[in-house]
Amino acid sequence: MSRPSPKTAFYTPAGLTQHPQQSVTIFPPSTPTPVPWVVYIHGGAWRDPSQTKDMGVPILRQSLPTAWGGMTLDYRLSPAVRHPTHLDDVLAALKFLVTEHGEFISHIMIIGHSAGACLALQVLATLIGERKANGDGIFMSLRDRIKVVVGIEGIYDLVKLGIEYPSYKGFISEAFGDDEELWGEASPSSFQWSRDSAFKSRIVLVQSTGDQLLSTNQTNLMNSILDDGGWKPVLKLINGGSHDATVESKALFDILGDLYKYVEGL
Ligand SMILES: N[C@@H](CC(=O)c1ccccc1NC=O)C(=O)O
Repeated sequence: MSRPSPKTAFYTPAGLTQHPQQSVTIFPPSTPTPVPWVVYIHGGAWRDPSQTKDMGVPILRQSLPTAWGGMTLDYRLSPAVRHPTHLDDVLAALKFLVTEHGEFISHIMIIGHSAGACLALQVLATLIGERKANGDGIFMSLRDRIKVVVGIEGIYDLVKLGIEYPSYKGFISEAFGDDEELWGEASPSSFQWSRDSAFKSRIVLVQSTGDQLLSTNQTNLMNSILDDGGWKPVLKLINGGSHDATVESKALFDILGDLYKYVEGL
Protein backbone atom coordinates (compact mmCIF):
# COMPACT_ATOMS: atom_id res chain seq x y z
CA MET A 1 0.00 0.00 0.00
CA SER A 2 1.33 3.45 -0.76
CA ARG A 3 1.97 6.08 1.84
CA PRO A 4 -0.40 9.06 2.29
CA SER A 5 1.25 12.39 1.43
CA PRO A 6 3.37 14.17 4.06
CA LYS A 7 1.68 16.66 6.36
CA THR A 8 2.97 19.66 8.28
CA ALA A 9 1.89 20.07 11.90
CA PHE A 10 2.78 22.38 14.80
CA TYR A 11 3.77 21.12 18.22
CA THR A 12 3.65 24.39 20.17
CA PRO A 13 2.25 23.50 23.61
CA ALA A 14 -1.38 24.61 24.07
CA GLY A 15 -1.81 28.19 25.20
CA LEU A 16 1.51 29.42 23.80
CA THR A 17 2.03 31.44 20.64
CA GLN A 18 2.80 29.22 17.69
CA HIS A 19 6.31 29.61 16.29
CA PRO A 20 6.94 28.62 12.64
CA GLN A 21 9.95 26.53 13.69
CA GLN A 22 7.94 24.53 16.23
CA SER A 23 6.78 22.36 13.39
CA VAL A 24 7.16 18.86 12.04
CA THR A 25 6.57 17.08 8.77
CA ILE A 26 4.78 13.79 9.30
CA PHE A 27 5.12 10.93 6.82
CA PRO A 28 2.08 8.91 7.81
CA PRO A 29 2.35 5.12 7.73
CA SER A 30 0.27 3.29 5.13
CA THR A 31 -1.87 1.34 7.60
CA PRO A 32 -3.67 2.24 10.82
CA THR A 33 -1.82 -0.34 12.93
CA PRO A 34 1.10 0.07 15.33
CA VAL A 35 4.31 0.38 13.28
CA PRO A 36 7.83 1.68 13.93
CA TRP A 37 8.55 5.37 13.39
CA VAL A 38 11.73 7.20 12.46
CA VAL A 39 12.23 10.69 13.88
CA TYR A 40 14.83 12.93 12.20
CA ILE A 41 16.61 15.82 13.97
CA HIS A 42 18.52 18.11 11.60
CA GLY A 43 21.85 19.84 12.25
CA GLY A 44 23.27 23.22 11.29
CA ALA A 45 25.17 24.21 14.43
CA TRP A 46 21.93 25.16 16.26
CA ARG A 47 21.75 28.30 14.14
CA ASP A 48 21.91 27.82 10.38
CA PRO A 49 18.48 28.80 9.03
CA SER A 50 19.21 27.01 5.76
CA GLN A 51 19.30 23.63 7.53
CA THR A 52 15.77 22.61 8.37
CA LYS A 53 13.60 19.55 8.83
CA ASP A 54 13.75 19.18 5.03
CA MET A 55 17.26 17.73 5.54
CA GLY A 56 15.48 14.60 6.79
CA VAL A 57 13.34 14.19 3.68
CA PRO A 58 15.84 12.08 1.62
CA ILE A 59 16.09 9.53 4.44
CA LEU A 60 12.33 9.43 4.93
CA ARG A 61 11.51 9.29 1.23
CA GLN A 62 14.28 6.99 0.06
CA SER A 63 15.12 4.67 2.92
CA LEU A 64 12.06 4.35 5.16
CA PRO A 65 10.01 1.14 4.74
CA THR A 66 6.57 2.16 3.38
CA ALA A 67 4.78 0.58 6.32
CA TRP A 68 6.69 2.76 8.79
CA GLY A 69 5.86 6.26 9.96
CA GLY A 70 8.32 9.15 9.78
CA MET A 71 8.65 12.56 11.33
CA THR A 72 11.24 15.23 10.70
CA LEU A 73 11.21 18.18 13.07
CA ASP A 74 12.23 21.80 13.28
CA TYR A 75 13.22 23.52 16.50
CA ARG A 76 13.88 27.17 17.26
CA LEU A 77 17.40 28.31 16.45
CA SER A 78 20.05 30.52 18.01
CA PRO A 79 20.63 33.37 18.53
CA ALA A 80 16.86 33.79 19.06
CA VAL A 81 16.96 31.02 21.66
CA ARG A 82 19.66 29.32 23.65
CA HIS A 83 20.19 25.91 25.27
CA PRO A 84 18.11 24.22 26.68
CA THR A 85 15.39 25.62 24.42
CA HIS A 86 16.50 23.59 21.36
CA LEU A 87 16.24 20.44 23.46
CA ASP A 88 12.92 21.52 25.01
CA ASP A 89 11.50 21.99 21.51
CA VAL A 90 12.73 18.56 20.38
CA LEU A 91 11.18 16.97 23.48
CA ALA A 92 7.93 18.84 22.82
CA ALA A 93 7.92 17.52 19.24
CA LEU A 94 8.43 13.96 20.49
CA LYS A 95 5.66 14.38 23.05
CA PHE A 96 3.44 15.67 20.26
CA LEU A 97 4.20 12.56 18.20
CA VAL A 98 3.30 10.22 21.05
CA THR A 99 0.19 12.21 21.98
CA GLU A 100 -1.12 12.44 18.41
CA HIS A 101 -0.06 9.08 16.99
CA GLY A 102 0.78 7.01 20.07
CA GLU A 103 -1.63 4.17 19.41
CA PHE A 104 0.01 3.60 16.00
CA ILE A 105 3.61 3.64 17.22
CA SER A 106 5.30 0.36 18.12
CA HIS A 107 8.92 1.51 18.27
CA ILE A 108 10.81 4.74 17.68
CA MET A 109 14.18 5.19 16.01
CA ILE A 110 15.74 8.64 16.36
CA ILE A 111 18.24 9.83 13.76
CA GLY A 112 20.20 13.04 14.39
CA HIS A 113 22.77 14.76 12.21
CA SER A 114 25.57 16.95 13.60
CA ALA A 115 24.00 19.28 16.21
CA GLY A 116 20.93 17.06 15.75
CA ALA A 117 22.98 14.05 16.92
CA CYS A 118 23.89 16.05 20.03
CA LEU A 119 20.17 16.71 20.57
CA ALA A 120 19.33 13.03 20.02
CA LEU A 121 21.69 11.94 22.80
CA GLN A 122 20.49 14.80 25.03
CA VAL A 123 16.96 13.44 24.52
CA LEU A 124 18.07 10.01 25.63
CA ALA A 125 19.96 11.42 28.62
CA THR A 126 16.90 13.48 29.62
CA LEU A 127 14.58 10.49 29.42
CA ILE A 128 16.91 8.31 31.47
CA GLY A 129 17.34 11.08 34.07
CA GLU A 130 13.61 11.75 34.13
CA ARG A 131 12.80 8.15 34.89
CA LYS A 132 15.02 8.33 37.93
CA ALA A 133 13.51 11.62 39.07
CA ASN A 134 9.82 10.95 38.49
CA GLY A 135 7.47 9.15 36.17
CA ASP A 136 5.91 11.55 33.67
CA GLY A 137 3.64 9.26 31.68
CA ILE A 138 4.46 10.62 28.24
CA PHE A 139 8.19 10.62 28.92
CA MET A 140 7.94 7.03 30.07
CA SER A 141 6.03 5.87 27.03
CA LEU A 142 8.49 7.74 24.82
CA ARG A 143 11.51 6.27 26.52
CA ASP A 144 10.18 2.75 26.37
CA ARG A 145 9.62 2.99 22.63
CA ILE A 146 12.99 4.43 21.62
CA LYS A 147 14.86 1.35 20.48
CA VAL A 148 17.54 2.89 18.30
CA VAL A 149 19.35 6.23 18.30
CA VAL A 150 21.58 7.02 15.34
CA GLY A 151 24.06 9.88 15.55
CA ILE A 152 25.52 10.97 12.21
CA GLU A 153 28.59 13.26 12.05
CA GLY A 154 27.66 14.20 15.60
CA ILE A 155 28.80 16.81 18.11
CA TYR A 156 28.97 15.29 21.59
CA ASP A 157 31.55 17.29 23.58
CA LEU A 158 31.32 21.07 23.19
CA VAL A 159 34.45 21.84 25.21
CA LYS A 160 36.61 19.50 23.16
CA LEU A 161 34.99 20.76 19.97
CA GLY A 162 36.02 24.31 20.86
CA ILE A 163 39.56 23.18 21.61
CA GLU A 164 39.91 21.26 18.36
CA TYR A 165 38.24 23.98 16.29
CA PRO A 166 38.59 27.43 17.96
CA SER A 167 36.64 28.96 15.09
CA TYR A 168 33.54 26.96 16.17
CA LYS A 169 33.48 28.71 19.56
CA GLY A 170 31.33 31.39 17.91
CA PHE A 171 28.41 29.11 17.18
CA ILE A 172 28.84 27.22 20.47
CA SER A 173 28.59 30.50 22.42
CA GLU A 174 25.62 31.57 20.37
CA ALA A 175 23.78 28.37 21.31
CA PHE A 176 25.09 27.70 24.84
CA GLY A 177 26.36 31.05 26.13
CA ASP A 178 29.91 32.08 27.00
CA ASP A 179 30.36 30.01 30.15
CA GLU A 180 32.43 26.98 29.13
CA GLU A 181 31.42 25.18 32.31
CA LEU A 182 27.89 25.10 30.93
CA TRP A 183 29.22 23.75 27.64
CA GLY A 184 30.54 20.80 29.63
CA GLU A 185 27.32 20.22 31.52
CA ALA A 186 25.21 20.37 28.37
CA SER A 187 27.40 17.91 26.46
CA PRO A 188 26.26 14.31 26.01
CA SER A 189 29.85 13.29 26.82
CA SER A 190 29.43 14.40 30.44
CA PHE A 191 26.25 12.44 31.12
CA GLN A 192 26.50 9.35 33.38
CA TRP A 193 26.05 6.70 30.73
CA SER A 194 25.94 3.71 33.05
CA ARG A 195 23.45 1.45 31.39
CA ASP A 196 20.13 1.11 33.14
CA SER A 197 18.91 -2.46 32.74
CA ALA A 198 15.26 -1.34 32.57
CA PHE A 199 15.96 0.74 29.50
CA LYS A 200 17.69 -0.56 26.43
CA SER A 201 18.32 1.38 23.29
CA ARG A 202 20.84 0.57 20.61
CA ILE A 203 23.10 3.52 19.88
CA VAL A 204 24.76 3.70 16.47
CA LEU A 205 27.35 6.37 15.67
CA VAL A 206 28.04 7.01 11.99
CA GLN A 207 30.89 9.16 10.74
CA SER A 208 32.12 9.76 7.22
CA THR A 209 35.86 10.05 6.77
CA GLY A 210 35.06 12.64 4.07
CA ASP A 211 33.49 15.02 6.60
CA GLN A 212 35.25 18.36 6.05
CA LEU A 213 33.76 19.98 9.18
CA LEU A 214 34.40 17.34 11.84
CA SER A 215 37.20 14.85 12.35
CA THR A 216 36.29 11.46 13.80
CA ASN A 217 37.30 12.69 17.30
CA GLN A 218 33.81 13.54 18.56
CA THR A 219 32.38 10.23 17.37
CA ASN A 220 35.29 8.20 18.71
CA LEU A 221 35.07 9.92 22.08
CA MET A 222 31.32 9.33 22.41
CA ASN A 223 31.77 5.75 21.31
CA SER A 224 34.31 5.05 24.04
CA ILE A 225 32.21 6.80 26.73
CA LEU A 226 29.15 4.72 25.80
CA ASP A 227 31.27 1.61 25.63
CA ASP A 228 32.65 2.28 29.13
CA GLY A 229 29.06 2.72 30.34
CA GLY A 230 28.12 -0.71 28.98
CA TRP A 231 25.93 0.54 26.13
CA LYS A 232 27.71 -1.52 23.49
CA PRO A 233 27.45 1.24 20.88
CA VAL A 234 27.95 0.43 17.22
CA LEU A 235 30.52 2.60 15.43
CA LYS A 236 30.18 2.85 11.65
CA LEU A 237 32.92 4.69 9.83
CA ILE A 238 31.96 5.21 6.23
CA ASN A 239 34.29 6.04 3.43
CA GLY A 240 31.98 8.73 2.29
CA GLY A 241 31.43 12.26 1.29
CA SER A 242 31.09 15.63 2.96
CA HIS A 243 29.40 16.53 6.25
CA ASP A 244 26.01 17.18 4.67
CA ALA A 245 26.21 14.59 1.88
CA THR A 246 26.24 11.72 4.37
CA VAL A 247 22.54 12.04 5.13
CA GLU A 248 21.73 11.35 1.48
CA SER A 249 24.31 8.62 0.94
CA LYS A 250 23.80 5.01 -0.05
CA ALA A 251 26.34 3.99 2.59
CA LEU A 252 24.07 5.51 5.25
CA PHE A 253 20.89 4.03 3.75
CA ASP A 254 22.54 0.57 3.88
CA ILE A 255 23.30 1.04 7.60
CA LEU A 256 19.73 2.25 8.21
CA GLY A 257 18.33 -0.68 6.23
CA ASP A 258 20.01 -3.11 8.63
CA LEU A 259 18.65 -1.16 11.61
CA TYR A 260 15.11 -1.24 10.18
CA LYS A 261 15.42 -5.04 10.02
CA TYR A 262 16.71 -5.10 13.59
CA VAL A 263 13.68 -3.08 14.79
CA GLU A 264 11.26 -5.23 12.79
CA GLY A 265 12.69 -8.28 14.55
CA LEU A 266 12.02 -6.89 18.05
N1 LIG B 1 26.47 25.98 8.39
C1 LIG B 1 26.68 26.13 9.80
C2 LIG B 1 27.93 25.42 10.22
C3 LIG B 1 27.61 24.04 10.64
O1 LIG B 1 26.51 23.59 10.47
C4 LIG B 1 28.66 23.25 11.29
C5 LIG B 1 29.99 23.67 11.21
C6 LIG B 1 30.97 22.93 11.83
C7 LIG B 1 30.66 21.77 12.51
C8 LIG B 1 29.34 21.34 12.58
C9 LIG B 1 28.34 22.09 11.97
N2 LIG B 1 27.00 21.73 12.05
C10 LIG B 1 26.48 20.93 12.99
O2 LIG B 1 25.28 20.88 13.21
C11 LIG B 1 26.67 27.57 10.24
O3 LIG B 1 26.19 28.39 9.52
O4 LIG B 1 27.09 27.84 11.36
